[in-house]
Amino acid sequence: MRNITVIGTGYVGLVTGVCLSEVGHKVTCFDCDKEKISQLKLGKSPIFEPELEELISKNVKINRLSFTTNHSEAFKEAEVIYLAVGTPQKEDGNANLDYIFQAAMDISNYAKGNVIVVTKSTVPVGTNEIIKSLIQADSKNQLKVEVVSNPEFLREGQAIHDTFNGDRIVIGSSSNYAAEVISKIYEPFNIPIIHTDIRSAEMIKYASNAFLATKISFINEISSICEKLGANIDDVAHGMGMDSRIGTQFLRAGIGYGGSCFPKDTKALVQIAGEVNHKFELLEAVIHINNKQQIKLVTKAKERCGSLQGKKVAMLGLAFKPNTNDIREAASLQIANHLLIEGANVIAYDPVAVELAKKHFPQQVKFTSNLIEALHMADIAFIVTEWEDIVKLPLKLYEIMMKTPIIFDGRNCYPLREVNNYQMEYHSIGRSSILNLPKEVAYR
Ligand SMILES: NC(=O)C1=CN([C@@H]2O[C@H](COP(=O)(O)OP(=O)(O)OC[C@H]3O[C@@H](n4cnc5c(N)ncnc54)[C@H](O)[C@@H]3O)[C@@H](O)[C@H]2O)C=CC1
Ligand SMILES: O=C(O)[C@H]1O[C@H](OP(=O)(O)OP(=O)(O)OC[C@H]2O[C@@H](n3ccc(=O)[nH]c3=O)[C@H](O)[C@@H]2O)[C@H](O)[C@@H](O)[C@@H]1O
Repeated sequence: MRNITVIGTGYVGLVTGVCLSEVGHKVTCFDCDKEKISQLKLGKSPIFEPELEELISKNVKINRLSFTTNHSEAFKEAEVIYLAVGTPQKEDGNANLDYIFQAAMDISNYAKGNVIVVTKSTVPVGTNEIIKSLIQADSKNQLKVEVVSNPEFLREGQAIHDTFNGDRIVIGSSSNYAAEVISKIYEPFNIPIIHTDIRSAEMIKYASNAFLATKISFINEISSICEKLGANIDDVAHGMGMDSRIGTQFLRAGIGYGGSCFPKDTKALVQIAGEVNHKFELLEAVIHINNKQQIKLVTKAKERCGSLQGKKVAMLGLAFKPNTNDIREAASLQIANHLLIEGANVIAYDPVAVELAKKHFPQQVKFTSNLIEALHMADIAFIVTEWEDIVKLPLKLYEIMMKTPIIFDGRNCYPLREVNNYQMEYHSIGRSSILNLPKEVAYR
């Protein structure tokens, strides 16, 4: 059992802290956001994540997990300190390391004795070395510090599951002692551990996210070609994925990748490469393709309808993927902005992300947590997030509720043979359109 402090209670910090306490370590989660910490003290999670609140309550009750905004309390007994603060994108595409450096200064000022600092945040290659020298240079307490790069691979919406069932744990360190301590901490997870030098561990994270993003942009390009040639992307992806060298995952064509990581990490890797005079042309193309793909539904709707002026568009889904309320870099924001430019009236539905979205979307967008209300008398429906209630919505309801059931499905939620039984017009990604609207309701 180790005394562990986690800095940052976003997705990564909170899930890491909770899971480490669940396997028996004593964990203090520290955040400078007072509101977040007071919510957490009441057992309320600031993020929507299955199983998380139950695990928080359980481990707080047995005194293995606590939350604080107080520096002295956070660091006084820490043997191992996890850094899990945000590394958002700067305007030029580089990762913003201000939070990392602030946290390093806090460690330097408040930690005592010997500590191992484990970086979970995604940081450019070389950053852990800077963290170490920053902490040591400023320490008043003659701290002896070792650093470990331990990148995080969890997915939002299944973060607890991923933490206990990851494919690998990467431990990058130049200290055998530190690497051993951290390996021991992870022993109860029973996940394969790989040991590398620090720089390789930092690169594994960026390369993994960039590769997954590349798979998505690749399949999206194939889907555009399928549409023109009359092939079906679902069958094509299935047939490709059965080759174990290719693999079935991340071959779902759609409206591109969003979220707090792929967009920022791909741009950061282009910058990292640029700094050593390597133009990462492949990744630049991946990013460019994704930008086009995010507004693909608007492009299709304009091609189909001409003007969208004054049309009621029901946008189904705001979150960047199901099972999360995260709207960071979600395609929904791009889509809403473009629809407003075209003069459409937008009503957006999401089961959990509406409150957050209200703070970030243009004022003209109307919101509802009621799917049927969104569809009522709509001229067009856009399917943006494949939430279960959307996937399971009886297709008949589009027919009944909409003024003209014209659907642009960005997530291929419905099998074409099923859609074919209804009087609707249905355009999806990488598949033939179904044009079953009766003449009298056909959109002009
Ligand atoms: N969100 C995800 O699914 C994943 C994120 N990552 C990486 O993990 C890192 C964290 O990501 P998120 O958890 O999404 O971040 P986030 O931005 O949601 O949360 C970061 C938290 O750190 C706190 N914070 C910032 N500076 C602080 C300081 N000096 N002292 C104490 N608290 C401080 C903030 O108040 C905030 O609560 C990023 O580098 C990200 O790229 C990696 C894998 C998955
Ligand atoms: O670094 C990170 O933050 C994390 O980024 C992603 O996780 P996450 O962003 O939570 O979500 P994913 O499930 O990977 O989906 C990302 C985006 O890609 C899209 N996607 C995913 C898969 C696919 O086949 N097609 C597709 O369009 C999703 O709709 C979503 O918008 C990675 O999967 C995690 O391994 C990584 O830890």
